[in-house]
Formats: sequence, C-alpha cells, structure tokens
Amino acid sequence: MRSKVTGAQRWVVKIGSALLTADGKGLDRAAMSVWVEQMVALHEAGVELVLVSSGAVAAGMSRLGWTARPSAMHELQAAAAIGQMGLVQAWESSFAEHGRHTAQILLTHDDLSDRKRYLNARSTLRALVELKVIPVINENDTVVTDEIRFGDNDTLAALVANLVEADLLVILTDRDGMFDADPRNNPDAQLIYEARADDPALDAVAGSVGGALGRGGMQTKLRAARLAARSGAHTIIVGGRLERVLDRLKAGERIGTLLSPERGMLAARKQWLAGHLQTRGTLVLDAGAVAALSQGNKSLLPVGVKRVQGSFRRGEMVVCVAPDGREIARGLANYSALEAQKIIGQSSDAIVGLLGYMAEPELVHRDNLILV
Ligand SMILES: Nc1ncnc2c1ncn2[C@@H]1O[C@H](COP(=O)(O)OP(=O)(O)O)[C@@H](O)[C@H]1O
Ligand SMILES: N[C@@H](CCC(=O)OP(=O)(O)O)C(=O)O
Repeated sequence: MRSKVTGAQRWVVKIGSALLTADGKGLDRAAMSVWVEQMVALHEAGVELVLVSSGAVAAGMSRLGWTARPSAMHELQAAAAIGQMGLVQAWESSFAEHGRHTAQILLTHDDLSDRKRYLNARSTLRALVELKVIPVINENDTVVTDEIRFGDNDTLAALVANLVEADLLVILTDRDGMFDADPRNNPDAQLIYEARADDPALDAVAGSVGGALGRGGMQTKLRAARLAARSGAHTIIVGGRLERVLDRLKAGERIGTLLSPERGMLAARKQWLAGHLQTRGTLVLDAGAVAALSQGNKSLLPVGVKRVQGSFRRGEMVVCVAPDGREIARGLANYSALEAQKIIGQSSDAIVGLLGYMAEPELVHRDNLILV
C-alpha cells in the first residue's frame, strides 16, 4: 500500500506527447476520455487536480500532415500554435461531458523565475483549483526562444508542482515506469518500483533521451522528480496506457515508479526559500508581532508592522526585525514597499479601502516565512 499516493490531496498529472498522440497519428481522443473519467473520479473523491498536457507540436504536425518533426524553430512554433487549439478543445469537450470546466494556462520560464509573475501564476492557479476547475497547462511554445524554454514538459510539470505545492506529481508516459535500463534496447530491463529521488544510482539508469515525439526521455523525468522533491512532492512515473491507471494509483496499487523526496513538504519549502533569494527591504515589527511570529508560528499581518524600509516588489524577500533591530524572520512580501507603507498599522479588513484591492490579508504568509 502506498500511503503517500493514496493520501495525496493535490495532484499534478502530466501526460506526454508520445501517449497523447497515439504515436503521431493525431490526438488519441479515446485515451483522453478514459483519463478524463478517472480524473473526474479523483476530483469527486476530493483530490485537487492540475493537468500538464504536452502534444501541441505533435497534434499540429498531424493536422498539417507533417511526418517528421521540423527542426526550424518557427515551424515548430507554428505547429504548436495549430496543435494547441485542438489539444485544449479536446480536453475541454471531454471534461465538459462530466460537467467540469477547464482553463488553459500557457507558461514560459520567465513566468516562474520572476517573483511577481510567480506569485500571480500561483494565485490564479489556486483560485482555479478552489473553483473546482481543472487547469490545463502547457508551455507557451509560440513565444519562447531557446534560452527561455523549459523544452520538455516534465520540467514544466515539476515547477508547477512546486508552484501549487502539490503532494504528488504523476508523470504518465509510454512505458510502465522507470526501468533499470532503457527498455527500448534491453528487453530484460526490470521496473524500479520505489527509490529516493536523490539516489545517484538512478542517473546511470535514466541515461538516454526520449522518443521521436517526446523530448525528454527518462532523464528529464528523473530531474523532474528531483525538482518536485524540493517542495516535498512525491513523483510517480507510470504507464499511461495501463488500464485504469489513475484509479489504481489512488487505490494504492503498486504500479509505476515512486520517487520520494528526502524531506517533508514544509521543511523542503522553507529550505528552498532560505537558499534562493536576496533580501530587498526591512519590516520593523511591534512587540506583539514579534511574539506572534517567534512563538505562535503565525503569519505577519500589516497591523503588527511599525515601519517599512527599502524598496521591494510583491513577491520579494524582506527581513523582519524587532523594535530593537534584532532579526526575527525573513519572508516573501505579499505587497510592494509602497503598498506596505499604506497598510501598516491597519487591520487587514482595511486593505481594500486603502489600496483599492486585496492580494492577501497577510503581509507575509507563514508558509513563506523562515524564522531566523
Ligand atoms: N530507464 C528507462 N526506463 C524507461 N524508459 C526509458 C529509460 N531510459 C530511456 N527511456 C525512454 O524514455 C521514453 C519516454 O520518454 P519520452 O519519449 O520523452 O516520453 P513522453 O512524451 O511521455 O515524455 C521511453 O519510451 C523510453 O524508451
Ligand atoms: N510543449 C510541447 C511539449 C514538449 C514535449 O514534447 O514534452 P514531452 O512529450 O512531455 O516530453 C508540446 O505541447 O508539443
């Protein structure tokens, strides 16, 4: 029984090109509707779902009658633009049969590396998930250049798992999971059922690159599992054509390869916060806020802040200090320095009146706060 899988509340499900396009013959709508049925059942069981779907280039190639993947960037991008239409149409109509809405989100690397856009993408995704809509995410292939491509959707799915703090990343692919050697050239290869994502022995196993339609192969799936582990998520790499694959995962059946993070979710997130950001400003707290943060494990509300120093934007790291200047914590600000100036000392109910909108009631949420 895989309790980490059965107990997971928020899943990111990634479906690769090789599966979605029935090996290059257009979108495999029959397979899509079988996954949709299972995703709807998960949804009904209270699981929050985000779908990362590849297949735009492959679907576009098939619409254009192209048999070989073009190498010119503008041709790839044109194929993606054509194929993405069919891809979202197919997901939309299939989910609609079960009374579910979908939402298209196309992301580039910049959207996730810029802190402000990162926070905005996160708020939108959270809002969609709360509305019980299924976000369907792909890379924004039409506008990306080589330097800012994710390139493979395994990486994109892992970063989305970080973004939404998923507990489980499910990578559906055309093999039953990760084998101890590439099954294309090793008929005796054995499936690996469980491993730690950071196990260095896996690097040799995942050596070779992907198939004709997909881009990543096992290497990018392993890297994705390691990225997902940074925010404490487990990853399952499993065969998308296995009968009732998602139902069986939810039931705890031992199928596919489960790659585990080395740390728990919150610990991993805090470590990630601690390692990644420069500080841009300072918030001087009152004594009540110092106690709430250091003893109560609470979020920092505007009412407990006396002064704002420095110039920071929403999503940037700020230092929280006691009235005597002692550093108490660091965290990601939900408001810019200019906005923070206007709301400090006030109750959160007053934020809308003061700013004309409210991003969050907290100035720094406790999940985004590391005590020093
Ligand atoms: N150790 C391994 N175990 C399983 N598959 C492997 C391994 N090494 C390489 N592969 C290859 O990776 C392919 C899956 O990756 P890819 O073609 O990128 O698919 P997707 O479109 O699902 O991302 C498999 O078809 C397989 O041939
Ligand atoms: N954004 C691209 C997906 C890139 C890709 O091929 O990913 P994958 O099949 O998951 O290795 C598309 O939709 O065609």
